[in-house]
Amino acid sequence: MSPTEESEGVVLAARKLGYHPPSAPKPLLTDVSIDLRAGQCGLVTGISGSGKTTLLRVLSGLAPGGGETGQVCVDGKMADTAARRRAVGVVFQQPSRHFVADTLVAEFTYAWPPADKEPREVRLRRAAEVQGCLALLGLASLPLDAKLDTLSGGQQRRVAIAAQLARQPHALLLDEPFAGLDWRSRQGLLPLLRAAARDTNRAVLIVSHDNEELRAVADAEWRMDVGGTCERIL
Ligand SMILES: Nc1ncnc2c1ncn2[C@@H]1O[C@H](COP(=O)(O)OP(=O)(O)OP(=O)(O)O)[C@@H](O)[C@H]1O
Repeated sequence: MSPTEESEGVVLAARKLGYHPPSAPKPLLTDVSIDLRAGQCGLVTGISGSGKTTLLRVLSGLAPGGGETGQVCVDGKMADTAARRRAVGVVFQQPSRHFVADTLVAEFTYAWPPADKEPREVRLRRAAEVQGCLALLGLASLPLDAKLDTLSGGQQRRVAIAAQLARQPHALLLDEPFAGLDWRSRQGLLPLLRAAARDTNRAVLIVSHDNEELRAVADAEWRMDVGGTCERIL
């Protein structure tokens, strides 16, 4: 395969990515290369402290500035931090901390323009997209005025994933999506993670210290080592 064919269809790529913020004595990432195509689900595993969350922060453009080497590409083009913030959605380990509203409907609509400031058909399309994301995550039966702090941990995580998908990112990054969930919730979430990639044709990247259950949905897997290097193992 030529380099062009190789990178065709790649939604999210890190190429020899390094990251050394001024606050750290040593680089947190030194040599990370990964790539994911549309519809693919990738898994990055590694022990605690190996730099998995840092990798998601850098890929999503949310890492404190400076100290970056290598490249991040979205849809085959080099993406600066602003482009990454637009194109990449991320759900961190404790998603409820990142909710911006108190009810389900407010969480999905807080950034919408006022109803009298956009055409009705645009608003209806927007609402249909949100319904689609809620349905994809198995949340269609939740009342729209449900208080987010009354939902279970598993429901909150699914709301956070649906809210990110509703932003229509090209890639979705998930940090320890099973954290704090019991076996039943984990088993329920697994096919939804796969659907979030395949049914929406996005690239989904999951980081976790544990690959046992998540490997079932992974099309590719990388292992990170302390020092921020990364090796493809699947
Ligand atoms: N801005 C920063 N400045 C200095 N050190 C940092 C910074 N961010 C993270 N670190 C350190 O970098 C290392 C990697 O952290 P990171 O959270 O990325 O690891 P992780 O693999 O996600 O760990 P865990 O599985 O426990 O969540 C840790 O030792 C952490 O303390």
